[in-house]
Amino acid sequence: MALRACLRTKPGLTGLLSQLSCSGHAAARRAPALVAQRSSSSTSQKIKVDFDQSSGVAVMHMQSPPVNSLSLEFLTDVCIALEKLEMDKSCRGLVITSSQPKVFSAGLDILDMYGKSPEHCAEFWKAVQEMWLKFYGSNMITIAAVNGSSPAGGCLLSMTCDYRIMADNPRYSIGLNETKLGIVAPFWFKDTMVNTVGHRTTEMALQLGLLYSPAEALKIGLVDQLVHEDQVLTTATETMTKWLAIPDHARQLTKSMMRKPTIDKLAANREADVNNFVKFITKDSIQKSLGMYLEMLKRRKA
Ligand SMILES: CCC/C=C/C(=O)SCCNC(=O)CCNC(=O)[C@H](O)C(C)(C)COP(=O)([O-])OP(=O)([O-])OC[C@H]1O[C@@H](n2cnc3c(N)ncnc32)[C@H](O)[C@@H]1OP(=O)([O-])[O-]
Repeated sequence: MALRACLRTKPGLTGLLSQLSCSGHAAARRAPALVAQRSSSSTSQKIKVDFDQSSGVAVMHMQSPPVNSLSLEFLTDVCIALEKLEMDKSCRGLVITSSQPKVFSAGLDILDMYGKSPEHCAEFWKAVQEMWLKFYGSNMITIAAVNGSSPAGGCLLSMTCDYRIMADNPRYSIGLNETKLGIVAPFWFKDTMVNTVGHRTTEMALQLGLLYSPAEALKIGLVDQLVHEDQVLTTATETMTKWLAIPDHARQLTKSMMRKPTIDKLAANREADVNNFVKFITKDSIQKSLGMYLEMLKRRKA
């Protein structure tokens, strides 16, 4: 199969190593533009993408009030926006950030997992998988500009990126706190965290459902850099320049080499993972825990 055809059918890192075997050489070029992306700004209701053609860098602003919770609809928008950028060979880097004050993302939308039919839960979980596969397997340089709290799925989203810059504000927190809700982070959440901070730290963090302050997150390597709140986005853009200086093919293949085994593990088990999730999340005891957690969120607000 010609390299271009490989790229067209398999954008993202998942297909990158296999492109090598099918092309016979290491010219890992970006996918051709299937979707013309010549405008400098595009907006869905919940996502705004600013693309600077001169630098080849796009900034994706999450703007789903109040807390950028990752609902089925929002995840779909995020995936469509990412796919468009991935297909545009002139886009080499992506910064993801939040337009909501104080919050990067509150994680998966609990309302998509609470009191919903098994069919809805399955659709929702497929969208969560899709988001993770697309971000973790992106060919682009991805930087998370974490300008607020980022629990659970929000932390996962930031961990899919190549680099994380967080606002140095002790009121913010980041981590995989699923056990605190009485639920369990699936194996690919766990794998992503292990790949980021190591096995022992992940084991403790997951069991205790730890949410880290920015300073603690920096100490364990969950984020790479802390800056003043006002500097998160500009620092992300500056950092991007350093990453852009590396030849794409070498960086992409290296990223793929590091991430492919983790990606393949979910890609080969998607259906079983959906079934597991649905079976787990629809249990009475788990629904009860989620209901209590939602109540707690509301009480805390009052
Ligand atoms: C196997 C499954 C794996 C699961 C992975 C996950 O990600 S599980 C997810 C684990 N995620 C968490 O544990 C994070 C839970 N959230 C938080 O800790 C805080 O909201 C915050 C720190 C993100 C922001 O604090 P803040 O003071 O700026 O904001 P606030 O607290 O005042 O909330 C405003 C409104 O948003 C609502 N709402 C919030 N989050 C969610 C949500 N995920 N979903 C839906 N709704 C959510 C909240 O109820 C309130 O609604 P109301 O009363 O207006 O109708």
